[in-house]
Amino acid sequence: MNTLALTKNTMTLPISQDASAASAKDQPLDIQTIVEELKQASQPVGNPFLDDPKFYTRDVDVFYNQVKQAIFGVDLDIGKNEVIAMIGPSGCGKSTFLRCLNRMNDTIDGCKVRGQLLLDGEDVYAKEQDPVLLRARVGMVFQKPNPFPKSIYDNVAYGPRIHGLTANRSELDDIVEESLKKAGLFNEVKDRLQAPGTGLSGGQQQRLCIARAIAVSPEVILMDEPTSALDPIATATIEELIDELRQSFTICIVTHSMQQAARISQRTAYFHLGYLVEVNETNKVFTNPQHRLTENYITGRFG
Ligand SMILES: Nc1ncnc2c1ncn2[C@@H]1O[C@H](COP(=O)(O)OP(=O)(O)OP(=O)(O)O)[C@@H](O)[C@H]1O
Repeated sequence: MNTLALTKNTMTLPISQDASAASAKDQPLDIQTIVEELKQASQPVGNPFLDDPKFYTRDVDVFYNQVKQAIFGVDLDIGKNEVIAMIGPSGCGKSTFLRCLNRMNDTIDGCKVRGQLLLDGEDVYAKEQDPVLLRARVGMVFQKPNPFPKSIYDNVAYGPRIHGLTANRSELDDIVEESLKKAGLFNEVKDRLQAPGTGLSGGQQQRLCIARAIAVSPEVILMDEPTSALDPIATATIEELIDELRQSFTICIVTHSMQQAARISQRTAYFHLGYLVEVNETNKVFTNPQHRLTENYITGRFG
């Protein structure tokens, strides 16, 4: 039997619970019991709903190839100008859920999304919704920096060009400069804008990808483990940048680093086996998690 030992370590987390709750938490649980419990919970623990959210998602299910259900009935609001971190054990569906938000799952054969997803009240999956325009509003930065095999300038200019956002070269120059500045890269590359983007360091390439996403003036930026391929210094630079970008954008970030989630996000959503288990203000999730699965994950007992 695949047993997850769910024991409580009060040495590492200041959690206030009565003795009976604590002893219930000490019971080891098998996966089937956990799944039954998650199925029965009608909504996540904590605070998944917001007034006037940027994204409103209800009862979201995702299937791969009609057989594998990766996301089960997720209800989650994402606020304006917030950084929300999505955490959870490998395979729990964080990336799958993230990709629902800008229909990147449409690009995966056999992937089907069900449920209600609204961006500023507008149905993301409506027939008349153009996924290319949607992805300009909801940009994405991936785990591995993926600059185009083009110059630094052309990487950033690409989106504004295909969306016809500028009337002339001077306007395009301004967007490229402004986007590189917002991504904290301009000073490092201003004398070599025609050099290949792929010639930059990993951290610089990731900031170039962020500049490319910013150049089309998105409203939301989705980040799927954006620093996992970077060293600690490049990671710190990106984390500072995320904090600045929050002034202008909503940011949803999938991360395996709980320290990172704690440093940069205002709210944290904990996923487990495809269910959204808990969502709350980040400091609450990390100091006083309400669900034992969250607690066990953040104290390192599984994941
Ligand atoms: N293209 C695909 N086809 C079939 N199954 C998939 C596909 N992509 C993901 N899955 C499955 O869906 C589930 C959720 O995967 P997902 O990548 O969203 O999880 P995750 O929490 O982001 O994982 P990780 O932290 O390891 O990146 C997993 O069981 C995974 O094997």
